[in-house]
This record gives sequence, C-alpha cells and structure tokens, in this order.
Amino acid sequence: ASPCDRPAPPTAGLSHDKWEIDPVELVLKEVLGAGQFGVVRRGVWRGRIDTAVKMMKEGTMSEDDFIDEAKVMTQLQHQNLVQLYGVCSKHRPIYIVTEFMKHGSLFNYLRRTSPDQLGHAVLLDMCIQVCRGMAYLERHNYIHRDLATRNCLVGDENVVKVADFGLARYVLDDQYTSSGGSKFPIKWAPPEVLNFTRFSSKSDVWAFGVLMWEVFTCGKVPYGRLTNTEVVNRVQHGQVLEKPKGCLDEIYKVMRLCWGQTPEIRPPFRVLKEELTTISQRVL
Ligand SMILES: CN(C)c1ccc2c(c1)CCN(c1cccc(-c3cc(Nc4ccc(C(=O)N5CCOCC5)cn4)c(=O)n(C)c3)c1CO)C2=O
Repeated sequence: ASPCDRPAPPTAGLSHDKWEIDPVELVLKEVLGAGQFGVVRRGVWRGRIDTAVKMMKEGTMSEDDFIDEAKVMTQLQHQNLVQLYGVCSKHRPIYIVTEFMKHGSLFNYLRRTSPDQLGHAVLLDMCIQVCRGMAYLERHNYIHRDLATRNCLVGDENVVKVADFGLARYVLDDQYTSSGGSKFPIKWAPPEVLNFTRFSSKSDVWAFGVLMWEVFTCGKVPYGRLTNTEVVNRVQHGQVLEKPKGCLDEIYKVMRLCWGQTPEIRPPFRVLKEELTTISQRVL
C-alpha cells in the first residue's frame, strides 16, 4: 500500500515512553458515558486536542498486560480506527487517552438519526468505512474480538471509526469474557467462538456481517428478544439473520458471505472491502 501521508498522531516521537501521557497536560471535561472499564470523559490535551479519557475502574482490567499492549496499539494508525494517543499509567486509576468522536457510538447514532438522513448510500458508506478499518487490522493480524455498532464511533460528515479493538483481552469480568456469561456478545459470535471461543479475523468477519445487519436495520437488536440459548441453537444449525426490510439483495448477499458456518469459507476483509466498494459504485 502506498505510504499514506496522514499527519502523525500528536504522540509521535515524544519522550522515550512515547505512549505515556502527562496528566498535567490533560483537562477533564464532561462525562461521555460508562463502558466496560468505568467512566469515560472528554478531555482537552495540551490546550487544544479533543480526546476521550477512559478512567480505569479498579479491578475491571488487567492493567499491566494492557500497558504492555498499549505500545503496540499506538502503532495501529488508520483513518477508520479510533487512534490511541497514549496512557497515563504513573497513577491509579490509569487513564486511556484516545481520539474524540463527537457523535458517539454508531449504535446510538443509527437509532437517533432520522431515516431520511440515513439513505442506503450513507448506510453502505458507513459499512465500507468499518470494513476499511477492519481490513487494516486484518493486515496487521490484529483481532477486534467485539466488533459491533456499539463499538464503532461517529465523527463529522458521517465519518465512522472502529473503537476499542483488542480491549476484550483485558476485561476481568468473566460475565463478559466467558461465552456462558451474561455479558458475552453471543449475537455477534460465529459457531467456532460459541463452541471453542476460537477468535480470529474470520470471527471478526462474522461480527461484521451482524454489524452490517445492524446498520441496514438502523440499529435494531439482532434476533430481537430471543434468549442467548435460542440464538446459539439457531447459529449452530445454520439459521442466520433475515434480510433487513428494503435492503438490496446484493448487500444482503455480502452479509450472508460473512455468516459462512466455518471460518475458511468466509471472505477476508480485504475481499469484502472490494465487494462493497463495487456495489457502491454500481448501484448507489
Ligand atoms: C472491552 N470493550 C470492547 C470495550 C471497552 C470499553 C468501552 C467499550 C468497549 C465501548 C464503550 N466504551 C465507551 C464508554 C463511554 C464513552 C465512550 C466514547 C465516547 C466518545 N464520544 C462521545 C461523543 C458524544 C457522546 C454523547 O453524549 N452524545 C449525546 C448527544 O449526541 C451526541 C452523542 C458520547 N460519546 C468517544 O469519542 N470515545 C473515544 C469513546 C466509549 C467508547 O470507547 C468503552 O469505554
């Protein structure tokens, strides 16, 4: 790929621990919400850079392992990934500092934004942006493990970025980490994850198919009110989500490709990106 001449993140080339951010340079603002690790607030860094600051609630994350991984994560840079700027790890709670996305999660954006503002071209473009970010992670052998519209964020002009990639590995709550747990994302999981928690970029592809279904239903919950057990039975017997009302057949066909029963028959993100781009050039 051609070296993209994107501006390096503000953390580039800083002190020896370039992923270490000095909390003195961070002014915390309003609460944005709460996630797996506790409260997240908007923060202004060095007087001008808008950030989101996750303030790690004690006991929610294996912090030392994460701080090690942060070095790798700051190197993952793509216009469709929420950039990790760095961490404040010299005090407790530790802070995770990332790029700020002003419209919040894609899930809430889909449900809050009126349908006429979300035509099929816009919906398909959102899926393509997520696919680009995921193709970049796939190229870097980086698995998300919890891809869904709730874990994507929206910025200006319907820019969509994938967030919180890889963080699932550091959650200590086993209601979330074990596939039998009440917080495990069953509805986004393929058979091999349900049976053996075997994560891969191909299990991210299955989740991407469910994310596409979420997008084209403007934020419906997959499988409605079915219990986790009912969903597991359906998925293991090859029953998949129905075509969203008004969704083009060729777009639904791409979702079906993502739901191949075994990982090998699902296309990689780099192929999905080509497929979706071709559809968007031809029909919309
Ligand atoms: C283990 N996994 C998968 C995890 C771990 C942590 C988290 C998540 C998954 C996902 C949820 N999450 C979390 C929690 C809280 C905030 C953020 C979160 C929210 C942002 N932005 C906004 C912007 C606006 C609003 C808002 O209030 N509105 C209402 C008015 O209309 C505009 C939108 C909310 N969030 C943002 O930019 N980032 C980077 C993170 C995030 C995303 O980061 C986490 O912190």
